[in-house]
Amino acid sequence: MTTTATATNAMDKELWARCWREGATPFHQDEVNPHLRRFWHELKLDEKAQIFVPLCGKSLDIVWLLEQGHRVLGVELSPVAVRAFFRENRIRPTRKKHGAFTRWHSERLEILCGDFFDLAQADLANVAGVYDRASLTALPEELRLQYAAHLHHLLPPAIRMMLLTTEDPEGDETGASPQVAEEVSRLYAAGFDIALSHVEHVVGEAIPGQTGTLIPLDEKVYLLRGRMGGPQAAPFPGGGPAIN
Ligand SMILES: C[S@@+](CC[C@H](N)C(=O)[O-])C[C@H]1O[C@@H](n2cnc3c(N)ncnc32)[C@H](O)[C@@H]1O
Repeated sequence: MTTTATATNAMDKELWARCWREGATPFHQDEVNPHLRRFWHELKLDEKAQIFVPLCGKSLDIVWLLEQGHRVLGVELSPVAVRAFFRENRIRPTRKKHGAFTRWHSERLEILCGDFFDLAQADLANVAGVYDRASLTALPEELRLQYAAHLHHLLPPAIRMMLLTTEDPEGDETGASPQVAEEVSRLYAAGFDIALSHVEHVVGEAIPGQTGTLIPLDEKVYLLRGRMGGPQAAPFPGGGPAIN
């Protein structure tokens, strides 16, 4: 990381730590994400596969992934979030130091509490799938490239990933099909085949948590497959994105 990116990361981490301390977490969903339920099976992952959930907060999506039979490895900066996750879901973890992280562990679940950028390849050596909701929007623009590059560096080559983003709506009055966002393509296309699986037109808060400033947004579901250096893998099923 450059010195500027390191400084940006330090400021960003302080902001997130404060959000959790002060309970300012409007991004947290009180139900399992409906796109996860609807599209996860399209990744065709083995039910015993270990799933990496970056920047996991205290997301209930972790519980749903465990219910599918998966092992789950999360990473989250805030100990307030990690503690709340285990308490609210009545799971009793053990806690141990693990390099720069505190490792919270219970049966098929482990959450590494610390900075995503401190993860090493060995930490993710057994991961077969990734579930990423809102990491890109969580990070300042200057850090997103580092985030995607580090993620790609960490993951085994044959990885499959679901990426959920919230984007400005496309001008679809022309009838043109929705596209992979330019930023998603710039960040991921070098290492992954990308399929846009679903677009949902929603009305959401311009600034999360500030009601009264509702604007149209597109929620997009991307399915990604790591390239292994050989010929491109067969595309995911379906002939293009479903649009609601
Ligand atoms: C927008 S929230 C998304 C949380 C979760 N994915 C969800 O769907 O509820 C982003 C989360 O990333 C965490 N975070 C931000 N920067 C991080 C970093 N560098 N390493 C680990 N976690 C980080 C924040 O504390 C916050 O919980």
